[in-house]
Amino acid sequence: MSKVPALELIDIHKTFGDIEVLKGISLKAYDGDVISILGSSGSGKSTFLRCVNLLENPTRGDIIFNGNKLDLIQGETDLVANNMKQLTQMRQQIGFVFQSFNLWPHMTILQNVMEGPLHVLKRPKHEVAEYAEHLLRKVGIAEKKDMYPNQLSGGQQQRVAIARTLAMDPQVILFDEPTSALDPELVGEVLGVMRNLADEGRTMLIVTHEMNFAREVSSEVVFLHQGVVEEKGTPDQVFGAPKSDRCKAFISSVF
Ligand SMILES: Nc1ncnc2c1ncn2[C@@H]1O[C@H](COP(=O)(O)OP(=O)(O)OP(=O)(O)O)[C@@H](O)[C@H]1O
Repeated sequence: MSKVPALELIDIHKTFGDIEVLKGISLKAYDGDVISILGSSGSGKSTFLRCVNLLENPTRGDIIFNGNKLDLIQGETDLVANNMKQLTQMRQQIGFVFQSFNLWPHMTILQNVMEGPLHVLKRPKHEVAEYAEHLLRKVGIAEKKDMYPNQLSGGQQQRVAIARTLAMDPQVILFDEPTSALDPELVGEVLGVMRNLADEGRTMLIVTHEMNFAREVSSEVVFLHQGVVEEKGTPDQVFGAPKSDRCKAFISSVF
């Protein structure tokens, strides 16, 4: 029996006004895959990632989660969810880590991590608190649990955001340039946490400009150029012997 991908995107297109930003991108992620999405600024990486769980509505294409096709219908300009229950369930199982952390400023670190499992999953408070503390230890930030986000550095806030995502026990985690908003000295601590998640066998799609990290951690690397997949393969193939000249030029410009 063939294995069903955890996530499959088929021929995703996205148009903003007159501009076609995604021109038919397909991708399959199996459980345990770590897929890095690379490309120069404006190539459509973030837009593609945001289409996965309909933070952006694709103009065309299919999204299949664990073999179940997301029910999409034609809206005014783009496809929209036809079944909010199905979309909500999918979003609960696909975590999203944003570049800008998006923590609740009026909640403590612990409350931020507890919010989803407590109010969305309706799990018992004592269980949720215990698990949240465990996750904060895991990302190395347990001692800050009673502080508020603005009392933490960017790197610490991003680690909290990762713990908050893990608290929902997602099957897949999407990372949209998780270190791009950080001062250079804080990037390593966040990449360290992500590296541990990859080592644990988490399924991750990562939009990143951190080339060394992508090379070391990914099972597959996808290089986008102007809304199409220009090159994809193992890190050794894409970084070591890219077939496309554009990918070659990109790689040599960043190393
Ligand atoms: N909401 C929007 N409305 C109009 N155009 C948009 C919108 N979001 C993105 N775009 C355009 O789509 C293109 C792709 O943007 P996207 O953010 O996906 O690129 P990216 O590869 O992630 O770039 P970067 O590495 O700079 O973040 C850009 O030209 C951008 O200006």
